[in-house]
Amino acid sequence: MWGAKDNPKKMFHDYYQSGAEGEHTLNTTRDAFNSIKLKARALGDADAFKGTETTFLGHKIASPICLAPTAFHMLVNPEGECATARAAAGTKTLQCLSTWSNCSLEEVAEAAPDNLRILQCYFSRSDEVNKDIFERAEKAGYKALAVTVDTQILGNREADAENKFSLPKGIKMGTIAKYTSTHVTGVEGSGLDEYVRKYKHNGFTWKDILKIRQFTSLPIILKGIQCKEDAAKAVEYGADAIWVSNHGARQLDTTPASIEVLEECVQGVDGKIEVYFDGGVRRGTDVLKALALGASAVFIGRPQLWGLAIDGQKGVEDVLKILNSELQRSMILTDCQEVKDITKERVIHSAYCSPKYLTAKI
Ligand SMILES: Cc1cc2nc3c(=O)[nH]c(=O)nc-3n(C[C@H](O)[C@H](O)[C@H](O)COP(=O)(O)O)c2cc1C
Ligand SMILES: CCCCCCC(=O)C(=O)O
Repeated sequence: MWGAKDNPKKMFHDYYQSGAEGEHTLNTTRDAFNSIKLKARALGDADAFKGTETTFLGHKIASPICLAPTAFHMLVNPEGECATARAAAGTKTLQCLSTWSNCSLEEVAEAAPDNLRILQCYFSRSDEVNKDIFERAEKAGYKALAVTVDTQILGNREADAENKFSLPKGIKMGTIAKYTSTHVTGVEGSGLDEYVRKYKHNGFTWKDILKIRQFTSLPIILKGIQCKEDAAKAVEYGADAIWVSNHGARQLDTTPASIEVLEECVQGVDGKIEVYFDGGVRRGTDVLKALALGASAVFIGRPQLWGLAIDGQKGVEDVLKILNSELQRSMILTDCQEVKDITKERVIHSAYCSPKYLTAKI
């Protein structure tokens, strides 16, 4: 059979696209967004529209649509995460860099020195390595750490196992290259499992969040919160923000779509810290729905990778521009002149749109 071994593009595509196991969560995410309806408002003043500018932990960004951390951008573009960084700078939005990036965090900072950037963190078993990464991030101008909390162990991505995913020779893990290697010895399964075994601290738990506080003065965001209990716990453990995410449906299959748990997570933090969101955002209307349900910024994962694969920096810029122009149009048609006007009243949940409700005598 013609497989990934003979066709690296298939291996890269599958790595980017796949979800965990039966991909039930991945496949139901679009339906979850579409079941939330927007409330159109008549005769809002389109000439009075002010724009999409907003803030992220107090920093100004031109749009609430930001770039999520996605590993290994050099699989589809030789400039890797540096190209993505320039695209974020070109559209004045925020880039969250993966610790598993191919370009190092310093190279990325140099590629777009003035842009707002934060660093996603997977923890090494060595405190010395973790401290070193935090120091490097701070020195290179990263403004916060997004600690991923949904990946205690790697999700079961069957396509990667079948393809025996590994990084091609010559492509390094830029940010963590000095602490680990990308050499894969195993003949079975996905090389990602081996990268994780060599580097990642799977025993990293809530108490370690308190420990990170002692290592860095950067704000700490917990990425991968999916229920109100954990949202409340994040506040209790001193997080500066939470990021509602199911890791692009790549971890535990059959969980709800992230948009379905956003409201309960917002309730869990009780207005004490900011809430960010990702998972299946493909249209400006999705952004508007997430903001209306309580997120203050929204991140895109795969769409940036498709843009990068098609046209490098310009491709990512195009994706961001298209989404932002769709967001603007939906804001105007729901009578929102600026981001702070995007409130819960802009959406109607599907439960209220059901035929039973519509025909009920009130
Ligand atoms: C190819 C790929 C690589 C990813 N790598 C990381 C990563 O290194 N760290 C992390 O916290 N999340 C990672 N994620 C998850 C994204 O940050 C984000 O949560 C998810 O992709 C959002 O869903 P979307 O792709 O539907 O927009 C990755 C996702 C994809 C698709
Ligand atoms: C520690 C797990 C490494 C996962 C590699 C990057 C990633 O998050 C992904 O979803 O793929």
